[in-house]
Amino acid sequence: MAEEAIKDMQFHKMGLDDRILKAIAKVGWVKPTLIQERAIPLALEGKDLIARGRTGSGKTAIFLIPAIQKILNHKDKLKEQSTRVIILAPTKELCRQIYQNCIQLTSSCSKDVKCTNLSWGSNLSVQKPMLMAVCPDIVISTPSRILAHLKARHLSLKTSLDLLIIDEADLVLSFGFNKDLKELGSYLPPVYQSILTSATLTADLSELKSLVLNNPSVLKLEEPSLPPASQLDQFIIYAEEEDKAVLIYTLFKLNIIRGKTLIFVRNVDRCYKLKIYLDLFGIKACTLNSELPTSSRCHIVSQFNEGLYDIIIASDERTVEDATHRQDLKESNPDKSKRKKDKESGVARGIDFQFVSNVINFDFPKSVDSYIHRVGRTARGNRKGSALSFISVAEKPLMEECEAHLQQIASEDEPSVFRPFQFKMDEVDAFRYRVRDAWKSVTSIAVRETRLAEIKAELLKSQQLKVSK
Ligand SMILES: Nc1ncnc2c1ncn2[C@@H]1O[C@H](COP(=O)(O)OP(=O)(O)OP(=O)(O)O)[C@@H](O)[C@H]1O
Repeated sequence: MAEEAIKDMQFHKMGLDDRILKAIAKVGWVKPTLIQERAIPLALEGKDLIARGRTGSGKTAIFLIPAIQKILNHKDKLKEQSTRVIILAPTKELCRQIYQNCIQLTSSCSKDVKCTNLSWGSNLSVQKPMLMAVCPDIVISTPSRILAHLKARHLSLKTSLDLLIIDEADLVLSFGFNKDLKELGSYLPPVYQSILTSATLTADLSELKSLVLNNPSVLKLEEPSLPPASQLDQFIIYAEEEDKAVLIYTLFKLNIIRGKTLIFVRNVDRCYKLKIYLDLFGIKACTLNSELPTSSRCHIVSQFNEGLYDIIIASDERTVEDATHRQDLKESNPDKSKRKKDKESGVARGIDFQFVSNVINFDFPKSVDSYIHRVGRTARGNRKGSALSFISVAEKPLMEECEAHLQQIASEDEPSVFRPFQFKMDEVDAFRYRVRDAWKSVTSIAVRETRLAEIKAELLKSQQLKVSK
């Protein structure tokens, strides 16, 4: 297709079913994003696709719209109801979000396109009757969950599968899901279309290709992984542990940080330490981490999106680099490795936290990809946002590595990626003595107690929810 024709590609020129166009209008999308312009026509042609586009650029629609169109195309011709599309995602939160998007985009054809999310709930036998009786057209799941259903013969894809989609594909592989994927291969037909997406697909895609794709079109938009400086401000400020505590307090106290804010810390203990600390000053925040039950995590994201909370303190431990560091963690602190964490939880990846004005890296992430995914929670779609990273001496090399990487892929008219955060240190110093002791007063015992109490309460809530269902 000519470049010019692609540039002007509007949703209504893509040959989409009227019911899809109606749903797109209902969601309020006036025109496709760049990656949607490029990828949807290719996917509609039936091409295998590896699509990399920046965070928040609307990648979910590049597979959902073609999937729904594909089902509608064949609906009248096929006699039997069957599962034609599988969407795999690494975390339950992401599966739920994709499901919600799918429900929106099928709102005008929900009788013809049935969709289910298997990642939710723990019991296979509860989902079995639905899978066998309804045979949903689209099944969304984590790899391990769908594999369990396939093994138990609750679902058969051998003759029906048309389209396999893997969202956040690099993560799906890096988490050791690739074993599940390989096994999954034996339950799939020999030929089907596949679409893989992520904001951080690296150059080496050979493993991905060999697993699920036949000669794919690789669509890597020549745009940086994060939005441009006109949309996203990225600041850094040097701060050691105690300074970080004073800074965060000052930022909120002086209303320098306004609007919805995600604060990232490096582990679950730090989530609770910061929460208790901010609580001492009446700054209310909620925590989000892999120890909380799925229902609580999803509830927190929904409540945040509905505006009930303004601040979330999140630890995104289950990111690519942490998977490789897990062995080190085990060895350095065997006790911590025993804590029950959900291997299918995720905060920074793909979750569409709505209207986030600021991302604060209280602790700097351990990899460039992790930085991109964390910061990508703000400035989504066409909205603006800012990211502020606190950098200790120990974290400086990571920041420099990150800056060098972002610099390489930034556009030429944006020479520097990180700008120093202009802050009058005497304002901070005025607070220093007031809050320094507060940070120290949050002992590890207090952190552990709060952590246990909160997790216990959330588990109880989720069990009561199950019983009342
Ligand atoms: N064409 C469009 N016009 C306006 N907004 C859109 C459009 N397409 C998607 N969006 C909105 O942009 C936001 C981000 O979309 P989405 O979650 O699909 O991004 P993503 O590229 O998958 O992000 P990530 O890389 O973080 O997973 C969502 O709120 C979505 O509703």
